[in-house]
Amino acid sequence: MASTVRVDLDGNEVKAMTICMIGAGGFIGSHLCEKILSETSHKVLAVDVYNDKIKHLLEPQTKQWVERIQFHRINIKHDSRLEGLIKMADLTINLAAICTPADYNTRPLDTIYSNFIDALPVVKYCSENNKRLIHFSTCEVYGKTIGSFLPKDSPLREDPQFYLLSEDASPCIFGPIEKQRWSYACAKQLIERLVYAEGAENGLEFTIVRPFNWIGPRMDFIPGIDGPSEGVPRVLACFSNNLLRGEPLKLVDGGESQRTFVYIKDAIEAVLLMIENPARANGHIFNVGNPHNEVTVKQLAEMMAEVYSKVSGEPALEQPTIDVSSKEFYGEGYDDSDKRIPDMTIINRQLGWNPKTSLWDLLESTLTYQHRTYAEAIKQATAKPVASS
Ligand SMILES: NC(=O)c1ccc[n+]([C@@H]2O[C@H](COP(=O)([O-])OP(=O)(O)OC[C@H]3O[C@@H](n4cnc5c(N)ncnc54)[C@H](O)[C@@H]3O)[C@@H](O)[C@H]2O)c1
Ligand SMILES: O=C(O)[C@H]1O[C@H](OP(=O)(O)OP(=O)(O)OC[C@H]2O[C@@H](n3ccc(=O)[nH]c3=O)[C@H](O)[C@@H]2O)[C@H](O)[C@@H](O)[C@@H]1O
Repeated sequence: MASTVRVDLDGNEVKAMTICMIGAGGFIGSHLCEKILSETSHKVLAVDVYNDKIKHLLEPQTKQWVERIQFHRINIKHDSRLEGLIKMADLTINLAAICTPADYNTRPLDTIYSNFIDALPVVKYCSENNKRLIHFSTCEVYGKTIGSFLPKDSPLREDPQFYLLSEDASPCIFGPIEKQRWSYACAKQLIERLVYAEGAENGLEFTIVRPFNWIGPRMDFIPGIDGPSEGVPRVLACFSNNLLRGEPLKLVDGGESQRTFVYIKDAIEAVLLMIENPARANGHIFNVGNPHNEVTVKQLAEMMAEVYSKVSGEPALEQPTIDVSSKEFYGEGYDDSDKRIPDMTIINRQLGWNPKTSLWDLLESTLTYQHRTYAEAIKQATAKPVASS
C-alpha cells in the first residue's frame, strides 16, 4: 500500500475515498482493482456476478488489502442492495455491460438491456444521492468514419478531419436497424446522453470514458478452457485461442478493418487520473486509446503469430491466417467499424495523459501471459486418449 500522501495534478492532497465499482470482476475491473489497491489508500466495494478475475485480491493471504476490498455478488438487474452501496461510496464506477460483438447481433435484447436499461438505476441513484459517477461507454459510439462514405480512391480519406474521432465534434454514424451490430453502440450512446442530461439538468458530477480497444492479460476467455467452447470472445482472445491450438487465425471479411490498440496498464493510468482529479475530469467525455498503435486486423494477426512464436518457442504456423465471411463467423446482422483513431486533445489538456506501450511490446507481455496461463490446459484438452489394448 502507498504510505506517502497522494497529490492530484494541481498539488492538492488526495483524500482516501470509497469507490463502488460495478463490473469489478471483469477484464478492466480486475486491473483497476489491482491498481487502486497497490498504489492508493482507497477502498473498493467490488460488485459483480463473477469474481474469478479478482480472486487473487480477495484471498486471505493478500492481507494487506483485505480491509480495502469487499466483494458483493450482485446482479444489478434486480438487487435492492445496489442503492445502499452507492450511498456508502464517494464515487461509483460503472463497468457492467455485455460488450462482445458476437452478442450484439445474436442477443440484441440482452445487449440493449445490459447497456441501457440496467445502467439507468445506477445513474439515478448517483444523481439522487449527489454521488460522482464515472461511466464506461465505448469508442463504438462513433460508429463508422465519415471517410468510409467517400470513394475508395478519394485523397480526402487521408485528411484527418474525415477519420479522426473527436469527443466534441465527430458525429455518431451507425448502420441501418437490421444491422443489429449497432444495438450496443446505440444503447451506449443513449446512456451517455442520459448521463450528460443528468449533469446538465440535475447537477450530476460525471465523467464518461470511451475506451479504444484496451487489451492485455485476463481479457475475455479462451473457448473450451475458461469459457464456452462455442463462445466467440473479442479479437485478442480469438487469435490467442487459435495460436494456442496451432490453428490459422480467422480474418473476418479479409481483416481489412483498422483498430488502434492500447495496453490495459497504460489505460488504467488514465482512469486513476480521472478518479483522483475530479475538478479536471467532471463534465468531460474522454477518448482513451493509443493513436500510434494502428493496424489492420490482418496486420494484428501477422504480428501476433510472430510474437507468439517468439515467446512460446513454437514454430511459426505454415498458414498463419484464413479468410472467413462475417456472416459465417458472426451470423446475420453483423457490421463493422472501419477505422478508429482517437483524438487525444481533451485527455491531454485535462489530465496530461499519454499512452506509452508499443503494440509489439504489449503483445509480447500479453502473449507471454496467455502462453503461461493456457498452453498446458490446451495441451491436456486436445490430447488424444491413449487407446486401451
Ligand atoms: N475492453 C475494452 O477495450 C472496452 C472497450 C470499449 C468499452 N468497454 C467498456 O468497458 C466496460 C468494461 O469492459 P470489459 O472489457 O472489462 O468487459 P468484461 O465483460 O470483462 O467486464 C464486464 C463485467 O461486468 C459484469 N456484469 C455484466 N452485467 C452485470 C450485471 N447485470 N450485474 C453485475 N455485474 C455485471 C460482468 O460479469 C463482467 O465481469 C464495459 O462497459 C464495456 O462496454 C471496454
Ligand atoms: O474494444 C473496444 O474498443 C470496443 O470495440 C469492440 O469491438 P471490436 O473492436 O469490433 O471487437 P473485436 O472483437 O475485438 O474485433 C476487432 C476486429 O477483429 C475482427 N475479428 C475478430 C475476431 C476474429 O477471430 N477475427 C477477426 O477478424 C472483427 O471482425 C473486427 O473487425 C467491442 O465492441 C467492445 O469490447 C468495445 O466496446
